[in-house]
Amino acid sequence: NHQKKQFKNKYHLPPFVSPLPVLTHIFLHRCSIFEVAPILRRIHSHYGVIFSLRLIPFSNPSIFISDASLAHSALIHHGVTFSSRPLFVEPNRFLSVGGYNISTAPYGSLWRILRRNLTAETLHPSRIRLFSPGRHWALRVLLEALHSQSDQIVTVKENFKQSILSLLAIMCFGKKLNEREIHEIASLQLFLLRTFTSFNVFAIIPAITKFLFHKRWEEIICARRKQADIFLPMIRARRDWKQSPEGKQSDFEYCYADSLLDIHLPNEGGRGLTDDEMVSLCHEFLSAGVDTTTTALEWTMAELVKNQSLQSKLLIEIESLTGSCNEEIIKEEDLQRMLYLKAVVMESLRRHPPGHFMLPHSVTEDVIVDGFLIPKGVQVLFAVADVNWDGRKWEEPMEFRPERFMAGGYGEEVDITGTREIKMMTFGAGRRMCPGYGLAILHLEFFVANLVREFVWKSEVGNEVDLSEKLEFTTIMENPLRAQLIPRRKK
Ligand code: HEM
Repeated sequence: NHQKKQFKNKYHLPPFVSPLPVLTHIFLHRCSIFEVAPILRRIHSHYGVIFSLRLIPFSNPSIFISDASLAHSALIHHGVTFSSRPLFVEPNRFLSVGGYNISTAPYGSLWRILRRNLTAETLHPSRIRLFSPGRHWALRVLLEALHSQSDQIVTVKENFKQSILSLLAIMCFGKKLNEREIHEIASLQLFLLRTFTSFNVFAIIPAITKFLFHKRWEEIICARRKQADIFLPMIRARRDWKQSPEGKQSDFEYCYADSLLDIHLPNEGGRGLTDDEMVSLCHEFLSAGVDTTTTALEWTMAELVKNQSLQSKLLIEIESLTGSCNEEIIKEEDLQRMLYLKAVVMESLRRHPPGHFMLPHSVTEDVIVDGFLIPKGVQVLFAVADVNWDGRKWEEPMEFRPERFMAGGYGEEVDITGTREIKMMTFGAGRRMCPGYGLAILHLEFFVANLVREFVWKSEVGNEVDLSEKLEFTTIMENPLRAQLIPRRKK
């Protein structure tokens, strides 16, 4: 105890900043702490790359870090200490497994089981390959939808979203969903994501706020019930099919739901997951992957519309590698040789990270970073965009220049996992890093290559692409991409 006291006397918390500007913004816009990035960026430029902010008097402060070396020290050198998540509050507790899912579980055995299940069973390259027919189907549906609008100016985001949701639904439930099912899932997803990221009244004395705001609470319960009504029949169909496949049809031989049916929790007497828990994990699978990938795809295509010379350079690469082949779709194997395509996708992920902050981390014991004390239990927020745009790491960081990823060949210049050095943190770094990054990059490369080979992407005459940002769940284009699509090949 004496040693602990001495330690605390010797080291201090990072400098405190006034919560007033942040609180004012949160109350005026009814938003969450994730949606105040521009204000935090201003604070950073004033107070430096690490500071503390206490939003509620006498509560634990949150600590903000916006520097690559500090993030590396925290997430890699002190990886275990920084790998937990803050305590979970309503309504998210209600919406997840025994209170948790992969992204919200504290660092420990439940998190390990759930995360390993996802990475080893569904996101393993051999499993990702199994879904190739699903990717081709989702792409064909997207191309058909875009062809049918190619005489107009197309606002492409909804088409992208529908396609990526269809694809992740295939991976989740092993089934091609129809348009109505996709729409229903998307609108419930949107509602539940909003409750997660908007100003959260239920975080404050839930027993009282659930009563005071009972209508809103009931809406959340109702949305989850509707989601269960859609997901559970598909999960049960997988259970039946696994138990007796004879004579029954299945679009895909494996899916994420199959792996959930096989999970047993050793610390809870080896029980399997309940229906609610499986619904919650399927919801997480879809919500973690859809908006992020859709946003990244829209930003990438916007940059290619804005920078026609980059689009031509990409097309030359695509044609030189697939030139003689008249196949309808560029296959996954062909993507491996497309170094410029990879550079375009990486540069887009660097310049336009879908999330400007990682999910909140929390520390499991007192730790010193950069001479400051980070006390056990505080919430730590890492500023992704500030790191990705750091002028000390990147020349002219706000320019869109895929060539910066060409030097030395793909993968040598930048270690996307940040293990050696952090230069960008779009997917986080360390133990809690996004487990879906390989899948997300594959989807982006696959869609971008095929979309560029299929159409000339041009901006609307007299309406140049506007790269202004707006914060929703991810940082989206304030003015969604509207493009003129001219088919390159006769159908
Ligand atoms: C461009 C697309 C994506 C981006 C930019 C992205 C980004 C991120 C970030 C920044 C984190 C937080 C890391 C941290 O707190 O340290 C995260 C976590 C996570 N992501 Fe992704 N992600 C993407 C796609 C996906 C996909 C496709 C999936 C799965 C299908 C996925 C599943 C998850 C999960 C389960 C977590 C929680 C990990 C944990 O807490 O252990 N993500 N992602």
